[in-house]
Amino acid sequence: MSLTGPSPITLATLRQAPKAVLHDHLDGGLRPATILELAAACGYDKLPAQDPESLRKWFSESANSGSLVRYLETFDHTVAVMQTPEGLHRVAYECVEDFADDGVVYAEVRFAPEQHLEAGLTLDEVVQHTLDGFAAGEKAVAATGRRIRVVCLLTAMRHAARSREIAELAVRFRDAGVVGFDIAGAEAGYPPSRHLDAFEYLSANTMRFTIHAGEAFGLPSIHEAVAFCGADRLGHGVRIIDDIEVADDGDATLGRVANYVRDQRIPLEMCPTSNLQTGAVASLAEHPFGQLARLRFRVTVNTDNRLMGDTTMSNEMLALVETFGYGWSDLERFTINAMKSSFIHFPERLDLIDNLIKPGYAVLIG
Ligand SMILES: O=c1[nH]cnc2c1ncn2[C@H]1C[C@H](O)[C@@H](CO)O1
Ligand SMILES: [Zn+2]
Repeated sequence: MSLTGPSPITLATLRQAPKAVLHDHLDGGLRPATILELAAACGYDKLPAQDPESLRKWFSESANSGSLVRYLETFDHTVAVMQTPEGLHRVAYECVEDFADDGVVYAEVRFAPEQHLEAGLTLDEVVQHTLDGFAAGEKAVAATGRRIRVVCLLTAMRHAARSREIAELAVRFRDAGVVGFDIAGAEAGYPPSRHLDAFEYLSANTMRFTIHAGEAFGLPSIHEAVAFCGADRLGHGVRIIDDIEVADDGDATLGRVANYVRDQRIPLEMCPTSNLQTGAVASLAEHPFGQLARLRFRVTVNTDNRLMGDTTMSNEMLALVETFGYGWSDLERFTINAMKSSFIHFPERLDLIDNLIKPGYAVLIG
C-alpha cells in the first residue's frame, strides 16, 4: 500500500516524469532566440520577426493553418539557419538540453540532410556535425547529473528523388548515432511506394524505418506504408481510424489494415498538437488517440515540432490527460510503448525501461 498516494498530474509533475519521444523534427524545434542569432551570423535576412517572442508567436500562429502544406512552409526559416557546421551543431546541442530540461530520457530526433546542403556541406558532413551536437548535448546533460539518450533518424523528403541516397547515408552512419530512416513532407500526391527502392535497401541492410502516413492523406497511404513498404512504425497514422467502426456501445469492428496494424503491434507515433495545427483532426476531443489507446493499439505520444506547436512532451501529455482523463499508469504505458518501439538495441531499451522509466513512474504513482 502506498503511503503518499499519487502525485497530482500537473505540468510541473509531468516534467519530472521520465518521457520518451520517437517523433520529433530537429528543424522543428529551434529556440526562437537561436534562430535570430544564427540568422544574424549567416546573413539570412528573411525572418518574419525580429525578437524572440514575436518569432515564437509567428511560428505557432503560421503553423496553425489547418493545412500541412502551409505548416511546412514555416520550415523555410529554420532550415535556412541550419546550413553551417555551427548552426547544425548548436541546434542539435540545444535540442538535447531542451529535452533533458523537460524530463525526456530518450529521444529519436529526425531531420532531412538533403535540405542542409546550401552552404556547400556534403551529406556526410551535415550528419556528422549534427551527431557531434547531440553527443556534446548528452555530455553536458550528464555533467549536471541527469541522463538522456538522443539518437537520430534520417529523413528523405517524399517529393524529392533522393530517398535511396539518404537510405545509404543512414546505413553508413548506423553505428555512429543514426538508428533509422523516415520519409516526410507533403503527403498527398507522394505515396510511400514512390520510395520502394529505399525501403528495400534498408530492409536488406536490416535497418529500421518509419513512414509519415495517414496524416494529411487517408488509409491508402497507411496501407502502402505497412503492406508494400514494410514500415516498422507509422508517423501519425491517425487515419487508421477510418478503418474502424465504433458502435454506440463502444464495440469496434476493424478492417483489414487496422487489424494488421494492431495485430503486428505497429507503433503509431501520435502528435496531438501538430495534428490540430495541420487540420488532421478538428479538435483534441475528436483525436483518434483516445479510441486507439482504448482498443490497445501501440500508441505513443510525441511532439513532432516543438517550435511550430509551441509545445513540449509534458505539454502533449497534459493535453491528453485533460482530454481523455489519463492517469500516471496510462502515461507510463505510453512511455513504455515508445521504448519498446524504439530503434535502439534491446538491452539499451530494457535498461531505460527498468532503471529510469519504471522507477520514475513508481514515485509519481505513489
Ligand atoms: O508532420 C509532418 N508531416 C510531414 N512532414 C513534416 C512534418 N513535420 C515536419 N515535416 C517535414 C518538414 C521538415 O523540414 C522535414 C524534415 O525534418 O520534415
Ligand atoms: Zn513529423
